[in-house]
Amino acid sequence: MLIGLHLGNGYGSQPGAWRMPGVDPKSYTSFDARVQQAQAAERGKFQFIFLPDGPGAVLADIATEAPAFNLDVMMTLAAVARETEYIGLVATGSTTFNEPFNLARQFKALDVMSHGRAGWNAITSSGEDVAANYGRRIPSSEDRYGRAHEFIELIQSLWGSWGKEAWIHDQESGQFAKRDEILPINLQGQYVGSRGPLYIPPSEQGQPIVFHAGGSPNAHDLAGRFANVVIGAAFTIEDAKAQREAFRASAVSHGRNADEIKYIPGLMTTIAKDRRTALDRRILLGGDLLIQRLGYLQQMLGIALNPAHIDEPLTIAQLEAARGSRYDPRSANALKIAKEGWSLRDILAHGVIDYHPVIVGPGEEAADHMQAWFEAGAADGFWISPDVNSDGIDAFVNEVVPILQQRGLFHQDYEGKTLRENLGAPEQYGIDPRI
Ligand SMILES: Cc1cc2nc3c(=O)[nH]c(=O)nc-3n(C[C@H](O)[C@H](O)[C@H](O)COP(=O)(O)O)c2cc1C
Repeated sequence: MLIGLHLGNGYGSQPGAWRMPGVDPKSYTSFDARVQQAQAAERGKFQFIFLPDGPGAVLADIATEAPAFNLDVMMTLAAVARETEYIGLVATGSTTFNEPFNLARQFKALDVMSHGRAGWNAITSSGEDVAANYGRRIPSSEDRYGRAHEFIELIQSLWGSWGKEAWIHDQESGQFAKRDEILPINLQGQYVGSRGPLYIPPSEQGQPIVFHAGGSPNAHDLAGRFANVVIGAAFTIEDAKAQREAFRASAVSHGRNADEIKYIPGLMTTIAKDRRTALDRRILLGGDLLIQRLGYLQQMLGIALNPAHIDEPLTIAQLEAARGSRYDPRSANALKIAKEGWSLRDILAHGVIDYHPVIVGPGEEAADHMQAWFEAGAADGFWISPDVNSDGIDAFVNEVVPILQQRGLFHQDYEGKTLRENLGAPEQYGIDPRI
């Protein structure tokens, strides 16, 4: 089983994380804090840390909320690379709002700096608020994905433009490199082009690993062609299974082995000694925001909910009338929790309106969830979003990882020092020869 850590803005996945007691409210700008968080994940043998990006932060209610993303993903990973030894370093880089030569250079430099631990999450960007940072609009899906295909092909060509054995650096003979093994690529497509070469020798893993995040048919096709890992989002085993199968089938249609692509859905965690303690932590974290979500819970359950009864369970009549919304895949879980007799506040504190499945309870519950999905063929691993990073990463490492290890589901130690070794990804240098 593969495990990644989501390092967004650094505070944690919950909007209230920056205000939690014990959290340094200024740690948004602290590279030391990011390093410590990555080191905590490395102690737990996580295969990688994952940094989403817009690029740049999308608009948040800055009066009360921290921006969702990191100051700068590449700078952060450079800092982390110097203070860690094994953990993979994966950053999101947009194929729409970058030039391939710039990204090729940055990611390969990171790969060399980290001795073969870099991964590039190649996404096309989809928000108009991101496009506005570049004075542009989001292009059509056809143009975004057309450019993405050319972009990745070109980046991999640049990565391979410095031949594997080209660097001689022989002081005696005075030969620095083999000129005929470091060649321009001279690629010009409809969207992007580059002469090259890129003057960076291979890292210990050759070149960075391509990740992708998304779930549309275009995403299946792009990832099936290029990616070794897909960062996904699914609320049910059935959905995750279907997603995983779609990516595997796409890989096969591109002449690859299905096992070369790993599907990794998200999991959010609030780990505590028991459910009540975990719920109380979520209530403290949620603050007023929790109650504001009552309106949304009404829609999910199809019944009226009265804020005056926030600390009472649903009545029998309400439960009989409740119907999970067909339009929200989270509704069935919300209804199940309501039927267990929790108060409205507690139902919300279970994270029933969050972006991924949420574990609010002891480590064993997280391990059970991960085991069930993994054994059902719904996931090759998970990317974990702790509620609050400052103690939530340690809670996962101390309370969940040992259970997974005891059950033989998660490795006891790193297989090697490169991301490729730790993901079990095949050797690759330059563009995939099967393309
Ligand atoms: C789990 C997950 C993570 C994602 N992370 C990012 C991200 O970091 N940055 C980004 O711009 N888009 C991200 N996306 C959005 C996708 O790249 C994609 O643009 C979106 O799903 C819309 O699909 P489409 O582009 O095929 O229309 C993510 C999507 C998913 C499902």
